[in-house]
Amino acid sequence: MALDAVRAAADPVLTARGLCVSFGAAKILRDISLDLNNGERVALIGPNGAGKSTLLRALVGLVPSTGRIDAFGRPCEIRTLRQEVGFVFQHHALVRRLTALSNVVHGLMHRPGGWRAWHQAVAPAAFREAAMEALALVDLTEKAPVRVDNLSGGQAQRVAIARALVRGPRLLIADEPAASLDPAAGHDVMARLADTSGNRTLLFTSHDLDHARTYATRIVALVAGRVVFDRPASQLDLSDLRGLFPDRAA
Ligand SMILES: Nc1ncnc2c1ncn2[C@@H]1O[C@H](COP(=O)(O)OP(=O)(O)OP(=O)(O)O)[C@@H](O)[C@H]1O
Repeated sequence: MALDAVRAAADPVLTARGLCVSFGAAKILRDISLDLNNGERVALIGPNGAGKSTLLRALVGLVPSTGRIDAFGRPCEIRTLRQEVGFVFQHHALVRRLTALSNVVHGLMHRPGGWRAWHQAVAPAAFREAAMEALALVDLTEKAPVRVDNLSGGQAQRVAIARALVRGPRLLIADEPAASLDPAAGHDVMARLADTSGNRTLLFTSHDLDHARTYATRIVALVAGRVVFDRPASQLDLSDLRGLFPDRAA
């Protein structure tokens, strides 16, 4: 079956059409069309400044855009996104002086009673249980009572993944989740993201083509704010990468 037919038959999670973003006079994203389908793991690659982070943020309404975005088959609403999307940043954005458990509990602030999610000690028991389950998914149960500033970079990033997972998101978005980690920790974090994404959808940016090929089922490349290719990871070849990363594809 042709790729377009496969996608048409798929269950849409996020659909962008004609998406444009400008900062002042600078056009950053130009007429982006992108479909994310249920269960896909999509790597967004491209050179520095191509607009990858801006695209992730635009897709979840963190930067203003024009064009159309549908989430889960309906016009995008911020409330839906808050409930259904988990976001992992390059620098984990955790509260370093609080424990791993408190940080994961923070992921439930959008829930009813979420004002009590600021600290594990005052959070409802159900929040703490959900946070422990999320920590177990990234194999960090024993680090629950440890302050984030006493964890390694890789462990902290796994806590950030748990904080995103505790929301039970249908879509997990990660912006260079392994960029600040050494190669072994980077592979560990990527493998856990790919594993924990299960049948949810994963969209991540990366400068590491090995990560993109290993952990994504599909690769989308951006150059100067435009999609220049979008194909299954298994079909990526060196000719795709020439021009995109000339120094690496030689
Ligand atoms: N808030 C902002 N205000 C103005 N310009 C911005 C803003 N955010 C990003 N930009 C600009 O948009 C362009 C794309 O940035 P973006 O961070 O999306 O690229 P990227 O592909 O993720 O790059 P990198 O791989 O280096 O992280 C850059 O030129 C950047 O300077």
